[in-house]
Amino acid sequence: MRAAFRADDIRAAEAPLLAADVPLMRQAARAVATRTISIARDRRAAGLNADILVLVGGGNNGGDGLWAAHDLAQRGLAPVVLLATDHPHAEGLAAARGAGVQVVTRAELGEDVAPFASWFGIWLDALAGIGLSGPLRGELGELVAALAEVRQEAPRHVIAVDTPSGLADDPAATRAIRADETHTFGAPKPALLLPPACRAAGVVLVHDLGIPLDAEPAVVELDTGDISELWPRAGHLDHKYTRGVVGIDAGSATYPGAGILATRAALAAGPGMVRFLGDRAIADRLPPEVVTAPGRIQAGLVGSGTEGGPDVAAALRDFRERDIPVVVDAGALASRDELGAGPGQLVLTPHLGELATLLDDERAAVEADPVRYARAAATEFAAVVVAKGPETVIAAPTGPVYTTPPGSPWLATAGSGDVLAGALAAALAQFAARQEASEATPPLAAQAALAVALHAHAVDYCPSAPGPIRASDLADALGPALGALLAGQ
Ligand SMILES: NC(=O)C1=CN([C@@H]2O[C@H](COP(=O)(O)OP(=O)(O)OC[C@H]3O[C@@H](n4cnc5c(N)ncnc54)[C@H](OP(=O)(O)O)[C@@H]3O)[C@@H](O)[C@H]2O)[C@@H](O)CC1
Ligand SMILES: Nc1ncnc2c1ncn2[C@@H]1O[C@H](COP(=O)(O)OP(=O)(O)O)[C@@H](O)[C@H]1O
Ligand SMILES: [K+]
Repeated sequence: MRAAFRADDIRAAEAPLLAADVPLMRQAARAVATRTISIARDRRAAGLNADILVLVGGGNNGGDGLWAAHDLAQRGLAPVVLLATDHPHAEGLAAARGAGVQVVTRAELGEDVAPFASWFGIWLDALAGIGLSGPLRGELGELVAALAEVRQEAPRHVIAVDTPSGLADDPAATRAIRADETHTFGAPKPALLLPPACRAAGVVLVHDLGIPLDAEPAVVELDTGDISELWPRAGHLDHKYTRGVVGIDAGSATYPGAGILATRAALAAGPGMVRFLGDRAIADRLPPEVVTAPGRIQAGLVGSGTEGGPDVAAALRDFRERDIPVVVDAGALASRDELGAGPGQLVLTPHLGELATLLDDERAAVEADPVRYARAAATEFAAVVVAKGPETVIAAPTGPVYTTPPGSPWLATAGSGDVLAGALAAALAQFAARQEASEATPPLAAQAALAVALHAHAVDYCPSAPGPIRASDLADALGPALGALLAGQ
């Protein structure tokens, strides 16, 4: 699990340490310098340009860069500082100069700044960090835009100091120099874990520097370790009804496969029973352990492989009236009258196009800021929203936004969403059963995130991995993937 905190919360948490003269900047700079030395060594060994340019702005982020340049010079390297401010961190600048670091100013370079920067094979981006006030503006904005272009031209290694400059709280901010790795201090910032900004951060490495963070996280990223820890396990005294019963009404004459895939996925993801309550013709094609008789269920799935309509709306109404968690997928998202406040907890699973339709907006706008739209839909429909895309974000009306490490792009295959829907319903049924047994369970959004993480992890267990996968293999792979995680592998 990784938790991201807003800049203000990180600032508040570091304040007492700074007041006690804990040398956070020196520690941060050392971490960056140590990593830079190893990158430079590797690039040199590979015959690549290993000259180091440190991009330095006016605040403490620039201070980190200057101290890192100092540390690098002391370790025998020859970094060059590009000073993009007229009010640099004075102590850091004196230290860098004292260690013999060459300093070039933005003003000296004038129009030549881009060609100058292109000489260097390694960039440390210390222009701005969590002191950012709104979107990048003015000269710093122009510099970042120019360097972002240069960065694309030739292979070079970019290390972002704390954040790629220009990214902090807002995941929709995208003007930044794309980093290969971001060394972030205290804790990740929201934009480092959320799309689309996270695509500019590269690998995010956290140096906590002993900063205690007890604010509510803005973002929680759940991974396979959390599945191992939190996914319900069958206990000695369990029987099938205490392990969770899933009800599925999915698939249609046009898309029967979706009902089959969702059901197979639900079977593989660990519940005590799966009831298929949809189209009889689909029921005949399901594995023998699927129960087609009506009866009690602890979570439902409706809509995968349907185009909506009165029957789907009726199925959604029926599931809701049971006052259980209900996964609302594909065609069921069009049943507007059945969404919103009412009995049962809804988990909506739109891809970004469906999310745009739900909110009467353009797909491009949603792609540019999926988190905001997921939260807006969660609020409007009083639901958990699983906004599916290259990175999936999960939002409830309040509380942290959940996400998972990005999944394999091979997940972008027809039927993959149906598999996720089945896994989600299975997860919700198992957690609901645990709740009935008075056990503590994670919030609904976290339960959903665990299913999203399992779905992505199961790719590795498909017979064709690491190549392209088929959704039916993915559905069956959920079982072995989950089994290995529960066994601690
Ligand atoms: N937290 C921790 O654990 C630790 C924190 N530490 C470090 O401190 C950093 C925070 O430092 P900070 O508060 O001094 O601000 P910072 O990020 O350097 O930004 C200020 C610069 O950005 C500029 N600027 C701002 N907004 C702008 C805009 N919209 N558009 C354009 N420019 C804008 C602003 O310009 P100015 O207003 O000065 O003209 C100034 O140059 C933090 O990220 C981390 O690296 C570590 O040392 C130790 C551990
Ligand atoms: N580029 C990608 N990288 C990783 N995961 C992806 C990518 N594109 C789509 N996915 C995932 O694949 C699934 C596709 O679901 P969906 O769009 O409903 O497809 P379908 O309706 O064909 O089943 C979602 O879980 C989504 O997050
Ligand atoms: K930075």
